Amino acid sequence: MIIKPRVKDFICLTSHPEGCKENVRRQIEYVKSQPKVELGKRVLVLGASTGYGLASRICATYASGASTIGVIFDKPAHGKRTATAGWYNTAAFEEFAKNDGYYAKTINGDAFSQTIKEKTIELIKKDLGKIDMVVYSLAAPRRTTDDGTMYSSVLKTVDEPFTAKTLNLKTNELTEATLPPATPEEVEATIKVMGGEDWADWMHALKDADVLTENACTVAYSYIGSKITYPIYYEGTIGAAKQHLYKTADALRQEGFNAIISVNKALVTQSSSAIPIVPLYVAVMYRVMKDKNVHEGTIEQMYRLWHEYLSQPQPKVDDEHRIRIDDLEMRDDVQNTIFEYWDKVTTENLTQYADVDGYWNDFYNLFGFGFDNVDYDADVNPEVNLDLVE
Ligand SMILES: NC(=O)c1ccc[n+]([C@@H]2O[C@H](COP(=O)([O-])OP(=O)(O)OC[C@H]3O[C@@H](n4cnc5c(N)ncnc54)[C@H](O)[C@@H]3O)[C@@H](O)[C@H]2O)c1
Repeated sequence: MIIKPRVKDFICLTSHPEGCKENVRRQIEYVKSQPKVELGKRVLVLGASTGYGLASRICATYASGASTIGVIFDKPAHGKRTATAGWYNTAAFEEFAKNDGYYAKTINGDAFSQTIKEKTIELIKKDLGKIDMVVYSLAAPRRTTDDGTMYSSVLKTVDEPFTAKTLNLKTNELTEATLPPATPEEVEATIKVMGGEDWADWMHALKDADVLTENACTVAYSYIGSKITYPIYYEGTIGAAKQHLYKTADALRQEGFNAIISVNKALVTQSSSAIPIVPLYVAVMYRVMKDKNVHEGTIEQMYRLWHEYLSQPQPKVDDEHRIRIDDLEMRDDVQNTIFEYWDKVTTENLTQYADVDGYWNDFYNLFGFGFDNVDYDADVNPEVNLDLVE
């Protein structure tokens, strides 16, 4: 089958197995080229197939030589449908890791469920005994709790409607988007999905099953971002969920867990593309950070987290006990230039003030497209075997 990108709104409906493999290979090569990092040797990554979770798994394996168990929620190819990018990424990662002599096993299923928690604990007991580190990197649109209730997260403001410039991803034109405020129920549902409840459930389940080492640490990811995106992110429904995540980290620490939040930089991932206004902010931010030579991608961010923070006995944290690897994005000179460009940018001067090509390049790369050393006219088999834990 010849696989071409089929983009609909903020998602690509197809993924390319060879391109996804190339994406994973490049991330592995980057980490291999960096100094080793002394950190957890048995690592559980929840949400391990794309974005920050995939980069975390690659760092754990290739920077610290860890055995990893990944939990993902992905689909294999079916008829004319390709597999999801996360499926191909995970198959490629496992192939590289195993060829390089590392243990890597993956569970595909709903991480929010008790069944998947139990399955994971069983696998840890059987293969690794205990875990030293848990990475919580789920980004999900919905969550079904064990009593069968389904909660859907929304990307809205919490009080007033908010209007701002946005990039029409179909036409590459600037338009205005108005986001309505969420109802209290929608705020609560978003907290249920993207807040810290499930992170705490995982930590309690792992502790109760006695599969955590004494000094085990756990990290969950967050975003704060620029004043430009505050109404939709920091002060919006997703921000409310992140506040809950911070409270969860505090509560876990009070219970004796070594729990930390890392606030990461905004990047193009399948989740961030879905947030209105954010893609334009990201494109302007890419322009500014690339011009200032301080741009990083997911793998550079995660390697810095491993190398400069998590491996330190007392990692540097902010007043709210969070690691800030969004430090370069939040630098005053970077933010001030972003504000200036944000005011000036229009459809006509878009490429001057926003790195739209960089945005699209990262977007296509997420699905395995746009790599110059992959032959996209070649016939490829979309059915790629992933040796999942049953
Ligand atoms: N992308 C950004 O700009 C950005 C910036 C800072 C922080 N973050 C945070 O990083 C974390 C990860 O986000 P991302 O952007 O890497 O997302 P992503 O969409 O690339 O990855 C999400 C992962 O979660 C998995 N997943 C989703 N639902 C699942 C379920 N029910 N069960 C098991 N696995 C499931 C997916 O398979 C995937 O592996 C989130 O907490 C996000 O808020 C993202």
